[in-house]
Amino acid sequence: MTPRTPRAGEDADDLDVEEALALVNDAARASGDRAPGDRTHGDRPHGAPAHRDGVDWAEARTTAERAPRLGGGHRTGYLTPVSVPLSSALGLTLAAPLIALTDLPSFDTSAMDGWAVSGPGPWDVREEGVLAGHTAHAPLTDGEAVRIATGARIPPDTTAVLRSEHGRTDDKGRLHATAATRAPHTVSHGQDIRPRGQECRNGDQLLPVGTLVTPPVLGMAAAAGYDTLTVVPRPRAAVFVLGDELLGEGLPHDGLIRDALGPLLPPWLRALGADVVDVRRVGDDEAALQQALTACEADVVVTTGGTAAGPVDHVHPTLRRLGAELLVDGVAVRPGHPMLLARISEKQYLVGLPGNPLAAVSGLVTLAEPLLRTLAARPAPEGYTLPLRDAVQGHPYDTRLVPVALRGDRALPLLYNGPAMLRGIAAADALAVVPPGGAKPGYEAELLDLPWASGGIGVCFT
Ligand SMILES: Nc1nc2c(c(=O)[nH]1)N[C@H]1C(S)=C(S)[C@@H](COP(=O)(O)OP(=O)(O)OC[C@H]3O[C@@H](n4cnc5c(N)ncnc54)[C@H](O)[C@@H]3O)O[C@H]1N2
Ligand code: MOO
Repeated sequence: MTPRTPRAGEDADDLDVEEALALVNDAARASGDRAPGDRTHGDRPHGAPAHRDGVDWAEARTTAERAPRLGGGHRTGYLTPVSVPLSSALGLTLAAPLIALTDLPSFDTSAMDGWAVSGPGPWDVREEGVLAGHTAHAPLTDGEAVRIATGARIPPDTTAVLRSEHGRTDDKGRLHATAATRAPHTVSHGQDIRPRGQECRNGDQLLPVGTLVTPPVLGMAAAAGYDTLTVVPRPRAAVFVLGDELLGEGLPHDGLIRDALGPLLPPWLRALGADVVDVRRVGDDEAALQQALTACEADVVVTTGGTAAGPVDHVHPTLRRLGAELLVDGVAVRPGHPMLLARISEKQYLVGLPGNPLAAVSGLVTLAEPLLRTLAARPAPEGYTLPLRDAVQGHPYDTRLVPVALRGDRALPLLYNGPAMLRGIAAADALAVVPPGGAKPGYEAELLDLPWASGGIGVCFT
């Protein structure tokens, strides 16, 4: 494709993104948000009832968020805290407050390279200087100075630090305080000394329980004397991809199609804070599913497919056989309405995602995200809204989740948003929550950010 010339205000670097967007946002704009081959939104799918089926979308999210607190094995809702080395704590949540194990700084320290001086100048300069990391030096006597480095321990009886650019030694080796203009420079008492305990005292609370461990938190913890941190561990997740029609590689053939969810779900779950411990294909075989579930030790099992009422839809009967408690069984959201959430045991949940790929994404953000957030004691993302650039057709009774690209202060609904399609979401920054009945241009839609949209998978801290 020939790159087009950037428009005013458009960065040439943005071109690839803009072209990717054009691919999912071009034709038929005038005819609404229907993409070629997509079902008309608002039309009833075959067999779907003419009323809302399933709980309200917001209520389903709340149920998933609260499930571990109400009736799970964890009174707090989150998993049992563990102690991990600092190098393993990034992205986890503090389960104990960070209490300073030392004063910071832990000794009086020089804030600048220069001289530690005692009393008014000029000063006699000691031969041997003081570097950071060295042990205690002999006290200074009045009228004495010693070369000192930033971060070095201040010798006793130092009254100030004179910066190197503010001092000059004469031909007799005596140190004078002078400004850049060579005019005398005043040295005030305590200048450029960081006194012990300036930032905190041993025992001060530095950060509360519930703080997300970010890179600066790791640095703070190390500075304050920690080698390990008490954190809520990542929930362990297993992914069971159901369906005999799925291929792991190559081109679709003979009615078989590529498994899109095996590659999509594990990194997305990791971005949501899970530790993905198992990803496996389980055929359309009820006994195999039951066996896999019984043997699984993950905190959350995510299944794909088999949620509807087809001849090989095994998730419901298997859950019944296991005596699981269905917490959410169908949600009034499109796509993805057959999604479900079950408690298999006190400490194990199952999120049943529909097999249609965008419907599975819908189940992931509706049920898996809030459940994992509570288990990991992660803070809820700040909600926000943006006006939609274009109208979006609504479902008569259900909420719709529609992939959008964020452009300036508006959200641009993307085409190819049918339940079986990934083309729209693959170019999206967020999902817009469209209420039953649809939305007009300018409607302030609630947006669910995709976990990597703010800076890339690698910076999701997970
Ligand atoms: N009689 C009804 N039929 C259906 C209803 C309904 O209400 N009544 N709902 C439809 C909706 S909506 C959805 S969504 C699907 C959900 O079906 P299942 O969760 O049972 O999923 P499957 O039947 O196994 O698969 C549906 C579809 O998705 C494809 N698929 C499955 N897994 C994958 C994968 N890993 N990668 C790519 N594609 C996958 C599968 O081949 C099917 O085409 O039910 C509707 N039916
Ligand atoms: O529309 Mo279904 O809800 O394809 O997921």
